[in-house]
Amino acid sequence: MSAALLHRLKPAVSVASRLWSCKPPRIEPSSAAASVRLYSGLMESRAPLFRQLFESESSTYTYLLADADSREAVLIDPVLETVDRDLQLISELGLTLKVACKHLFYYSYTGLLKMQIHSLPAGGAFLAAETVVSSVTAVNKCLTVRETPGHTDGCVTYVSEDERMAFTGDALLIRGCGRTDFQQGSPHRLYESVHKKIFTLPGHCFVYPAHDYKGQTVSTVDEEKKFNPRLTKTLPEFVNIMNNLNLPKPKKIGTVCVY
Ligand SMILES: N[C@@H](CCC(=O)N[C@@H](CSS)C(=O)NCC(=O)O)C(=O)O
Ligand SMILES: [Fe+2]
Repeated sequence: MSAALLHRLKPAVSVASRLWSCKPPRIEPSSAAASVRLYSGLMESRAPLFRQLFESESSTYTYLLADADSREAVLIDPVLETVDRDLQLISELGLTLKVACKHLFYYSYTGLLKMQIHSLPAGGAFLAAETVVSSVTAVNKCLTVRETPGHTDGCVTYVSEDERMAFTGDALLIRGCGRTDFQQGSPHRLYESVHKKIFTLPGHCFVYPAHDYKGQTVSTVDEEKKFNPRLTKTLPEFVNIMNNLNLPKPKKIGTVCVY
């Protein structure tokens, strides 16, 4: 190390060594009580519980969100194959499942959950998205719903109240998007949905999709606006890409749905 560099580092080193050598401050009994009060105040507004779970056959993510205090939970995009895993986790964490929101009918086991979980409100799993969301305001304070059709007619995106998280279902995938060649799919509608309903969220908002095929787990609105190879294109270019994907049918498309 050169003498000049040593000289430049000296003030920082000396501050650090003073910090390391100083004695811990003595806490007076009154300020200790105040710290306890402050700590319990912090505990009162604990961050919501959040889990991202993966099912490898259909490459589907299921999301579990719960209010840390009331322990009320919502499950987004559950799939049939992992019902036992999800129910076990919900039980282990001491949560009460209030609502399960589906992203597309053939992967959904919300009906099965409805039968198994008595705390799920009658019809809760099948309500219109708006109603589902209004009944989960206790969870994560509030999830709002944005209709994002295009992959299918009924696709929605759930957005956390603080707009830090968006669960984009099949509309926006990481560096991709839902295919538009089945179930009332439309590339024009999907392009509009993503640009008007998702890309208008804050750039730092995390994007959590329903599927991933490349090992990615999360992205942000800014990242997708910059790097999504389909949605950074013009509408005519996007339509052309989507009409020529020639994807094989999803592996689980024929799965019997348990409603
Ligand atoms: N071979 C894949 C097919 C995956 C597939 O079609 N996925 C759908 C979402 S599942 S509803 C999709 O929209 N994909 C878009 C894409 O660009 O891949 C499989 O079954 O694993
Ligand atoms: Fe899907």
